[in-house]
Amino acid sequence: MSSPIIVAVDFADIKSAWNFIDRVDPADCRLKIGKELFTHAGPDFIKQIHQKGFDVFLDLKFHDIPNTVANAVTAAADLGVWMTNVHASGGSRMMQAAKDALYSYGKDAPLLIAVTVLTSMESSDLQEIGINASPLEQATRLAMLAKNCGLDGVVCSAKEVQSFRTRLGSDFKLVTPGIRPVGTNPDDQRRIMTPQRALAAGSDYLVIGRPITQAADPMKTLKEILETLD
Ligand SMILES: O=c1ccn([C@@H]2O[C@H](COP(=O)(O)O)[C@@H](O)[C@H]2O)c(=O)[nH]1
Repeated sequence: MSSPIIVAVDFADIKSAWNFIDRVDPADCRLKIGKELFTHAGPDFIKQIHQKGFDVFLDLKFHDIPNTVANAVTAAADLGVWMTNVHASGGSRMMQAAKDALYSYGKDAPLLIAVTVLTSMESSDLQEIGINASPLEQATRLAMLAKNCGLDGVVCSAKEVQSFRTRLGSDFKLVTPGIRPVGTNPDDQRRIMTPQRALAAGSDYLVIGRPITQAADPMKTLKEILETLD
């Protein structure tokens, strides 16, 4: 079985990122490159990570008009990334445009997934922006929209996974950040779950950042989490 862990490589500089990446084995995890590191390091950095044998999830969460998002996911596909994403709250015309843009890549297209409700948000955060639904209700609405647009899956909280698995089927990828091993700091995350419970609930991929990258011994922590998932 390939590893379900995607490490969020969120570092403030390229040297620290390489210090981490150079010590990880591609058999143990995939790597997620987000806004912080991509803005520092750019597309060449992604190419260098590919050369080391890693699958890359380019987590730029595109959220713009359909034409712009379609062109952005095309650029991601040209980089050869394994997975990329958009915000489902950009709506179905935007998601459909992104999906259509990848058609010509055939089996080489990256997996295209949509962010539902950020795992840092709880009900009060949704109310503040005019959404009176609970995180589960709002995430369900957006996940169904993403599925109807032909996307490959969604980013959601592991708390939503059991319900989504039943509604959205076994092939729809459920990618869950907000993963916190027992006793670790939740930081800014609000809808969290342990790695073991998230996997048991039906998550396909567990996105884990600070609990690994900021640990005293990141490699040991990664291995320990993997052992608990066996
Ligand atoms: O809903 C979301 C979507 C994306 N993320 C990203 O995942 C990682 C989580 O990092 P931690 O350090 O484990 O909290 C981070 O890169 C976020 O941008 C998310 O947390 N929630």
